[in-house]
Amino acid sequence: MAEPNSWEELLRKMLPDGAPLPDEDQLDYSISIDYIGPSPFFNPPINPIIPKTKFTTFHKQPPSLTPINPALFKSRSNSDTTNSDDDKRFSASCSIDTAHNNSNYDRDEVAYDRYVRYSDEWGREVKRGGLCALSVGNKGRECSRCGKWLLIRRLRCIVCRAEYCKKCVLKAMGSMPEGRKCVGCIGKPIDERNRGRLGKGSRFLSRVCGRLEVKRIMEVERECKANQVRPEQVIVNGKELREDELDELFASSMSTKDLKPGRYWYDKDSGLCGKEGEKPDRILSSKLDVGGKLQVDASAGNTRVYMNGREITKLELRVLKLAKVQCLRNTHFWLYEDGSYEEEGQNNIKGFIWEKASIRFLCSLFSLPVPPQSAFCTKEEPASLSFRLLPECSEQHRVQKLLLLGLEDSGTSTIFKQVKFVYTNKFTTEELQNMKLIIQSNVYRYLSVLLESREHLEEEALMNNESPALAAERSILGEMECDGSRQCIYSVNPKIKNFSDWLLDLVATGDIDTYFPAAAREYAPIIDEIWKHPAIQYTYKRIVELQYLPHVAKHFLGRVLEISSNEYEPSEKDILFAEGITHSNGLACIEFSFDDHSVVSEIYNENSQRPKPLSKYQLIQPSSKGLHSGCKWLEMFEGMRAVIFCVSLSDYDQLWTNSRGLQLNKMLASRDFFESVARHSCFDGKPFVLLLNKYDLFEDKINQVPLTVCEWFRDFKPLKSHSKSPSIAHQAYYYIAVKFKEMYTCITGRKLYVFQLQAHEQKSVDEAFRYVREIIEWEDKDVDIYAISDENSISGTGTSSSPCNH
Ligand SMILES: Nc1nc2c(ncn2[C@@H]2O[C@H](COP(=O)(O)OP(=O)(O)OP(=O)(O)O)[C@@H](O)[C@H]2O)c(=O)[nH]1
Ligand SMILES: [Mg+2]
Repeated sequence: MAEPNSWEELLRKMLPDGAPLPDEDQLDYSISIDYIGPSPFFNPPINPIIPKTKFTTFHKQPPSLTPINPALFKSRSNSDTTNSDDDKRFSASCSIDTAHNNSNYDRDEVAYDRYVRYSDEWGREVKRGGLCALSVGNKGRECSRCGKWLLIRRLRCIVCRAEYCKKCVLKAMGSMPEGRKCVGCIGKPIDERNRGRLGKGSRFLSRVCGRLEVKRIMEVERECKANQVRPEQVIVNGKELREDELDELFASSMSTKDLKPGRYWYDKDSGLCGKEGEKPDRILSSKLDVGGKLQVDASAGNTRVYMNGREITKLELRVLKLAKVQCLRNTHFWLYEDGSYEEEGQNNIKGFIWEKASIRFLCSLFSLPVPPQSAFCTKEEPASLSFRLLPECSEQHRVQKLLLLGLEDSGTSTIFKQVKFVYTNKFTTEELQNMKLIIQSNVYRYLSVLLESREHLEEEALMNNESPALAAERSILGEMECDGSRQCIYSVNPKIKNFSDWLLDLVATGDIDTYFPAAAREYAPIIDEIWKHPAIQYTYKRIVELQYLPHVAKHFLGRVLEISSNEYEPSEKDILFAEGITHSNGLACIEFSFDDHSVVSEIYNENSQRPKPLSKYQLIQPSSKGLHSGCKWLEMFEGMRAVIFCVSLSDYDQLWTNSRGLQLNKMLASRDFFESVARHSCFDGKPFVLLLNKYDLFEDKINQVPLTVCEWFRDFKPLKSHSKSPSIAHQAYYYIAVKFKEMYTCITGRKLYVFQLQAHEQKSVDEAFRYVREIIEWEDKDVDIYAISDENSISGTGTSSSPCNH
């Protein structure tokens, strides 16, 4: 329990000496405003460079409990378009600098990412509400009734947006028979910006009324007629609905909550429905007598394939093709509500579109609606069907699709497997058996890379004449040949040489699969001997130069006897490290949910009586192999809720060969791939989360290979290292994060979320996905919160200052 006066002490510490504390009345809600500080799970870094004088005008600008780095604001401020490059660098290095002057920081990198993000949220809030250094003036901060200066949240009328303080709210709003409306606004339609927030709890209200009263107010706010969508706000097939049409829509299949004002198309024959100019996003009952006639361009398709008179979208065409439905140009189909289809004028049902599980899966993957299985397995009367369609369809809508992308070896498979470990059931016996075989084969693949590299290194060393020191070392090891043939540290005995030749031949002819893993046990002893041989160990030491050898090779090669035995069962770590086990057909997909509610959502739903159902997430990971060859395939992933892009930090000095055989720096290749994804229209407005992976390797490497070897990072100038300054790795990490952030903002005008990851650590992956969840939740309620809390906020991005403007 907090001390009764602990808030005073806390504030006093933040104020300059002698500054007066504001009176308690003004402070009522300053600490419990909607959640905008860092997660309580993490200790936010204190920002020591914020001058205390920032808070001297406390009565007008209360202290922020989460100190803000002014540099971060500066770089995001709309008005600040004159920043020079130097300023940008300053803002980047400032965020590094200040974050690291806090000892908590080292313990918890994640905190800083959260900190930056929440600072953003706070910054935006501050900017909108005028709560801090970025005051936007006094407007909108007075109680509409008593004129009293309001420090923080007020309760806003959902119609006219007048704001009231705690003392006036009940006088101004009375018993709230239609929810949060001033008495004069009762009976009037709500301001549409508040629709998403209707009936959702408010912390402010719970301080003014009792729990039951809040519940009643929320119920009437949600259900009362005056707050519902009005018929003229819904346009179906180009025609405004009438009252009876809207009623029919509600009665047949839609819940009132589901329907938002807007323009829609509706196909009466199939029941497919979508927003005007977009693909179908739900299936309603067919034959509803609502709206006008379906137009050919209703969904803005450009495929020259028509379904019930509507030109379908590319995505629909793609799914039809995958379903092996013949779709030549200018084909006209009729699709009926049970999924049966025929070509126009042929009177011959050709099949049932949703019959196959694979099609249902593809539809769900590409966010196209499908009816529930029962709808076409048992032929029921349409009336009873329509009631059953919706719950399942809306269920499907609750699945949040997350697309996980990254260049080869960035770690996407590892992340995917971790998600499986952390959030779902473990692997089946059959899966484990397959993994065992893959792991056994991989060992031979790793060894062949080592043996081939050894040959090159031997050749090279002999040509360059081995140094006397190495030769001496070798003779101590007793490896110098007696026959006087030239040797070097990379030389092996004839037995190993013979095996090596045989294995490398198998690899070259592509016959390795015919031997391994079948013969794994038989050859295990010689593999073990080869792995332990000094020549191979010397070769392995040069792993940084061996392009095709992953670091995990050591984990398996060192245990080849164990791995090759019949009794071997892959451990969790083995599965995690094993390559090539997530994709059967180039795409891996997993559905999961978190086993708890996030702090954010709990606070947000504090007053709602029904517990919020657990959101489901679907993680979709296309194999990183071959992804980079053009990005046309990205169209398939329309409808994702968020994009998670993984970059390996340790790639900055690596070379990578693209599909045209050109070699380029791997970090640059990752950057270019990221850029193509960020620019893709499929992901417009979708949150992007950048996972900067392999921090462990990065930390090791950065002290040996300077970051500036990558041309994109040429201007990296780390602070001189002294005991209190952040490590080079930390500085470099933030530098890279800022580089990506700047690029992303430049392309999209939006904010990029960055998370530091070590995919080998389950905790790190768990935190990353909780972070993703919070971002989604924040974005979901972004509009709601700001719609309620401030006038200027709806269209603001809070990140609108693009580095391009500077
Ligand atoms: N040291 C270290 N290695 C990692 C980390 N994350 C992944 N790896 C390794 O990096 C290599 C590539 O990771 P994968 O999971 O195969 O990533 P990917 O190549 O993007 O995914 P695929 O396309 O399915 O192969 C593997 O050897 C992983 O074990 C990490 O945080 N630290
Ligand atoms: Mg891989």
